[in-house]
This record gives sequence, structure tokens and C-alpha cells, in this order.
Amino acid sequence: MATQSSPTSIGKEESLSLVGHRHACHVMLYADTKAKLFGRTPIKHIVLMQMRFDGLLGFPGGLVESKENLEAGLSRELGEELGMAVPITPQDHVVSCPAPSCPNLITHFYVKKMEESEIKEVERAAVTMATDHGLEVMGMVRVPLYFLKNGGGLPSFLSHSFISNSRSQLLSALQQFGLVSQRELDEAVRQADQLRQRPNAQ
Ligand SMILES: O=c1[nH]cnc2c1ncn2[C@H]1C[C@H](O)[C@@H](COP(=O)(O)OP(=O)(O)O)O1
Repeated sequence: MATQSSPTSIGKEESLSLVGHRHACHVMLYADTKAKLFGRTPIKHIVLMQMRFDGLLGFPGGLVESKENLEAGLSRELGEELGMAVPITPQDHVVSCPAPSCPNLITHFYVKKMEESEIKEVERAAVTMATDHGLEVMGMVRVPLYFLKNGGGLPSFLSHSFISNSRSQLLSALQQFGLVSQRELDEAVRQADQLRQRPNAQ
């Protein structure tokens, strides 16, 4: 996957030449599915995020050590958080950005498409095998990509609290990989903003 530029993005190689910067790598794992919620609402895609130890939503991954290359560091973090090997390659890289409110931190974002059966294996391993389960990671969560009444589904999900720039990483990836249309994303963000202003309305 080619690196996509955005106003705040930085080239991966350029970011690696910066002195005194740390590098955090995270990945969005996803799969197509024919499953339907309540037998009628198509789920279309399974997109994985996680509930972190701090109560914020984010993607699996973490800080890469200075001696590691980015993909090796990300694969190591995934082993700890998912309890199984999920190899990540440079082709899975999507975008690198300076972290919004953490000086000298570069966030590198990857997206990897899997089969539905592989995603289910990841979910099972994350509970049964991962050393971080119940510690740094409270659990994997699927992102609801559909709309239900009263802001249910994607708007409600987006109204939660996210770590660093993971919410914008999610929105960009859903658009870039054709999982949700731009029109639906705009509507989901609009409804999420409304829900945040009246969180106890449901
Ligand atoms: O999902 C994410 N997307 C973008 N940046 C993220 C995400 N999760 C965390 N971060 C930022 C903010 C954190 O302080 C650093 C390190 O990430 P973390 O996963 O907590 O790393 P360790 O497990 O501590 O190695 O990246």
C-alpha cells in the first residue's frame, strides 16, 4: 500500500532520520464479512481496535525500540498484545505523522487485510494467549460500521475517547480502503459530535 500524504504527514524514511524522536507503530486489521446484525443489518467489514489499559480506544501496536526496524517492532508488539504472530511488511504502511500532543513522537500507521477466519483467530488468541490481556489491553473490539437509530453504531463508537491520533487514523483508513463512504463518515462524525454534547441522551 502506497504511503498517503496528508497535511500533517511525514515520509517514513524522513521521520527515521530525525534525531531524538521515538516511533510508535499501530495497525488496523480488517476483513470482509457477510454476517448480518440481528439477521438484517449487513456488518460488511470487521475492523479491529482495542480498549487500552487507560480506558481509551486505540489500535494494537506500540513503541518501537531504537534497535528495531518499524515492522519488526510492530510485529513484536502484536505478539504481546494479540498472542499470535501477525507479520507486518513495509507494504502494509499507510501513513506516518508527528503525534498531535506528544513532542518528538512519530506515529506510523499500517493497515492489513485478513480473511474473516484469521480475524476470528486473532480475537481468540488475544483473550487466551496474549501476555498483555487484562493488563495493557483490556480487550479487542470490533468497530460497528453501520448506522442504527438514535446515533447507534458508528456515530456512537466515534463519540468515545481515543488515544492520540487513532480516531483520525480510523476515519482516514475507512475512507481510503473503501469500507465506509465519505458521505457516511461525514454523517457519522456529525452525529458523534451531537452525542458527545448530550452523552446521556440514549
Ligand atoms: O492507535 C494508536 N494510534 C496512534 N497513536 C497511538 C495509538 N496508540 C497509542 N498511540 C501513541 C500514544 C502512545 O503514548 C504511544 C505509544 O503507544 P502504546 O501503544 O501505548 O505503546 P507501548 O505499548 O507503551 O509500547 O503511541
